[in-house]
Amino acid sequence: MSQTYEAEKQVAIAAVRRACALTASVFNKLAKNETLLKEDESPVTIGDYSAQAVIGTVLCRAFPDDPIVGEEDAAYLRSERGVAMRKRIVELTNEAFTAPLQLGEKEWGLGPSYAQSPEQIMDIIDRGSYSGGRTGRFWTLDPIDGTKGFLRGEQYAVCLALIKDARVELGVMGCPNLPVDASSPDGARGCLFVAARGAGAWQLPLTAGDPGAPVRLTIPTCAQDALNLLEPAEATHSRRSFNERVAELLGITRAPTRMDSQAKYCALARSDGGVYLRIPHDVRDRAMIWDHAPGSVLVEEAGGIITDSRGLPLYFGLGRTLDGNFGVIASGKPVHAQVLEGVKKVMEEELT
Ligand SMILES: Nc1ncnc2c1ncn2[C@@H]1O[C@H](COP(=O)(O)O)[C@@H](OP(=O)(O)O)[C@H]1O
Ligand SMILES: [Mg+2]
Ligand SMILES: [Mg+2]
Ligand SMILES: [Mg+2]
Repeated sequence: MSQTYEAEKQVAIAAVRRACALTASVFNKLAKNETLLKEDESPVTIGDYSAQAVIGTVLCRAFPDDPIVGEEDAAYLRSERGVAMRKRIVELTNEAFTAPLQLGEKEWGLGPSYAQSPEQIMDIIDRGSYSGGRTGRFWTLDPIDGTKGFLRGEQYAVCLALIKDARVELGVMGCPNLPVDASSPDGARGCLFVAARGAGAWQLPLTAGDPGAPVRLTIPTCAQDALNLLEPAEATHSRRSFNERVAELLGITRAPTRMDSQAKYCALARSDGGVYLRIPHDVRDRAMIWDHAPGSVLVEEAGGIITDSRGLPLYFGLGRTLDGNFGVIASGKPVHAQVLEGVKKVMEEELT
């Protein structure tokens, strides 16, 4: 019998919910000097660092032996220039544990009186430095996926996944700015998505205790009409002209939905869009495991298929990157073969 990972699921949900409360409140008071550009010119904020510390703390208490492949590291914060940001991150991380305890947290010794020193918090952030690999069990964490969307007040996702022997077993994503119901875009916002291998894909309220029963998500297995493409909000993150040509070949007339982060996988799982198609600009644009691990299990558990642009399954056992893959095609089953064919055709056209 396959393992159900029930304890891991509850811990991951509690950790992601707590980190989402933090990022949502940080957004309203974020100062200019609380964001910096990393070496690759991508932004990182006190929200990213604090969310990594909060989730790292919860995981470390509940599963002390589990390594973490996390996006952020504390090198800048440990430097002289990072002093002000470090101070703020320490405050935010410790404050995050003054909120009422969630399921199971008391047993792990977390609570209002729980506070860590700056050094402990830097060490927790750096627990994310694990190299990953083909065997064993580890978590992968993207504390804010879609930092650019977060900074614009648009979509972002707090993303956590459990990987065992290169297979994603569990994925939890919190999307504080995502409408609960896509047909009411101005209605309530904030959703949690949870998928455990063999146990389905689910949407839950983002805040524990909020009304609303879990909803099971399934991508229709019949051919869907009026499909549209989901693609990154940032033009530099994928090739829009490539997507346009694929849409043309498939007869897709609806405009694409552009959205930051793995919220695209969540939208696909609940059929807010038909196909997530991501073709990088360059083979050197590396995809990281934390950018796709929880989204991939969510799509598969909702009955969809996810491959790269050549039709290969995403392989999470090569370390921190998805270097064995190029791009992403995720959709419902009947559509996937058509999209893959379209993608191959456009690639051939580009060579001639
Ligand atoms: N110039 C670039 N080209 C391609 N991907 C990029 C990029 N800059 C950042 N990314 C990746 O795209 C992710 C956001 O996903 P999306 O493009 O679907 O919104 C980023 O995650 P972070 O925001 O966690 O850094 C980052 O890993
Ligand atoms: Mg980033
Ligand atoms: Mg990311
Ligand atoms: Mg990130």
